[in-house]
Amino acid sequence: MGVGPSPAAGSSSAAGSLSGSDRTRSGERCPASVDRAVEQALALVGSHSSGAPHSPDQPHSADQPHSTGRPRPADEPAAAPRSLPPDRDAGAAHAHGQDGHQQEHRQRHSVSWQEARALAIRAGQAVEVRAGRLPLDQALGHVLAEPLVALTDLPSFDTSAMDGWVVSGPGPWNIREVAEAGDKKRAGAGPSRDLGILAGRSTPATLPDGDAVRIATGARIPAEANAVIRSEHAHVDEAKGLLHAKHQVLPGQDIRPRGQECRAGDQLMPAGALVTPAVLGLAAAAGYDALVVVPRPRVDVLVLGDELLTGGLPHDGLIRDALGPMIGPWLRALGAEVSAPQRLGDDAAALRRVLTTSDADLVITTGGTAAGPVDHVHPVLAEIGAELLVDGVAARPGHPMLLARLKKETAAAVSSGSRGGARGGGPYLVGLPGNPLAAVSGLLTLAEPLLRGLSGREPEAPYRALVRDEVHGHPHDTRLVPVVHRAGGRSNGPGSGYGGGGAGTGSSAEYVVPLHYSGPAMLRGVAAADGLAVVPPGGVRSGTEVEILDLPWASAMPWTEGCFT
Ligand SMILES: Nc1nc2c(c(=O)[nH]1)N[C@H]1C(S)=C(S)[C@@H](COP(=O)(O)OP(=O)(O)OC[C@H]3O[C@@H](n4cnc5c(N)ncnc54)[C@H](O)[C@@H]3O)O[C@H]1N2
Ligand code: MOO
Repeated sequence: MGVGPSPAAGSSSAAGSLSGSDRTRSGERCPASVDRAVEQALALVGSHSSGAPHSPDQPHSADQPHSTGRPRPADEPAAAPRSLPPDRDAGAAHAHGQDGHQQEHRQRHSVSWQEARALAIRAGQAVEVRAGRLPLDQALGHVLAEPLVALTDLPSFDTSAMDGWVVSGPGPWNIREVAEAGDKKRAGAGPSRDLGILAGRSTPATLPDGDAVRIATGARIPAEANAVIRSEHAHVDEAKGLLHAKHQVLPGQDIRPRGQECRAGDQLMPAGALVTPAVLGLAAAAGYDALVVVPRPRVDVLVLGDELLTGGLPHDGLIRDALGPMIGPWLRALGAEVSAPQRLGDDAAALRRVLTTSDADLVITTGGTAAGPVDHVHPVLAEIGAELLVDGVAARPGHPMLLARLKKETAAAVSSGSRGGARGGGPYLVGLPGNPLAAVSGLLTLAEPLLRGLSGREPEAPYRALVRDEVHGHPHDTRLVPVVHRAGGRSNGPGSGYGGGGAGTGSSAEYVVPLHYSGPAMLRGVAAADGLAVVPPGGVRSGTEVEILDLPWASAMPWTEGCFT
């Protein structure tokens, strides 16, 4: 796991506050390293101020909001922050017109988090998707362009659900052997052993009343037969050649009738569904050799910054590139086809060259979105005539994130007549801020909904959960806070102070707990999280329902069940 606890940061009271037991509710032991990582990151925000160790991301980090102790009514002016950190002050000053061009961006363009999502959704949907036929073994991870309609009844014939005997009429039954002329495999089995009716083999046309024949699971049921008796429920009287049932035999028992799962023509999956391994299996069962799919959007990832190392320990002011290893796999988990990250340093010419030659559907940049001396994203976009669709979002972390559409003419693929970026238009560009958690915020706010649209999927239906603890808010911006899900009803779960909803009464409603280490430059909190809570300006009280952005792998984490729930 490599997420070892730092003894100094061992936030013991926070961990203790949650882990009355180091066992999960189901009694399963979580892997110890996971326990430690989660428990150290898992800490209350606000409600442990007395006696709790100094919060690891408070007050040093830029995104730590000021605490009003209660949500601020919309019409109440933001109180002077109690412990506004210096760089927050700086950001606020920019937004209020004391600096050069960055503050202009903030004033002219910044949109709310909700608007930013809506714009990203619309941008993704504006692109005409191109469908193509792919063989089943290449269709995984793409999106169905057409509904999956059954090409056959399933099962396509009446079939035995068990190994045993197929019988006709009331028992006891005369045991009949099945002879299959010309069947080499059957012949090889030797004359002394009757294998009966096997799956995939010929079946007697009918089964006369009073007869029983051995049958295997998946074999076709002869006409006139009315039940299958499992071998363990049958008694064979060898001497008399009779079969007896040990239990009452019900008509149709252990027979899967033709069409039980679907009839030919039934819709099995809608267009827009992701082709998962299960969908591949279903498609094969239903008669498909190939699927008509919207191909995965192709994404180029450009990592900007001269200070970034790709290996070893940080030294001399240089740091490890945390985004190169993270963004590609994250985008793949969101259904994109991603090229290896290109590390461009702080080189405006290189950035311009790549942006004008990419034939991807989406280009993601990391870093360089702000107004520092080597932050080249805005100037280069202006130079190449890109259209800024979102230029700054009232969100923390990640407020400098941006969404742009590159000019069609600038995309080499279009001029060369190939498929072209963004399916016929210029590629989209999502500019992620360089601070790692701010980049995650931009990824989930802009890239995720955009990619869904580009791959022909509907926007994800918003999902909400109760927050267990009060979460401080930013005065004006939406906060995205790493959280972990917990099932209600724990002894150390929501208590009497829990504000609303059934979860406070000890019911089993799910709730989320905000995590520490959620400063904009930190990944420790999100690494232990399974979602990001969308905290409105002003914050929320304990027990409030908030929107949750699920992390794409949350449900696939092997330790999720039992450890996080
Ligand atoms: N005068 C102002 N300065 C800044 C503001 C502001 O409002 N006014 N906003 C701050 C916020 S908030 C963010 S977020 C960052 C965004 O900056 P950039 O997108 O230009 O990113 P950089 O300056 O290139 O880097 C910021 C920070 O992140 C580190 N970084 C960059 N790339 C990586 C990487 N691949 N892996 C790990 N860490 C990375 C970089 O070294 C910096 O420490 O701007 C603030 N400034
Ligand atoms: O608040 Mo920034 O946008 O650190 O991430």
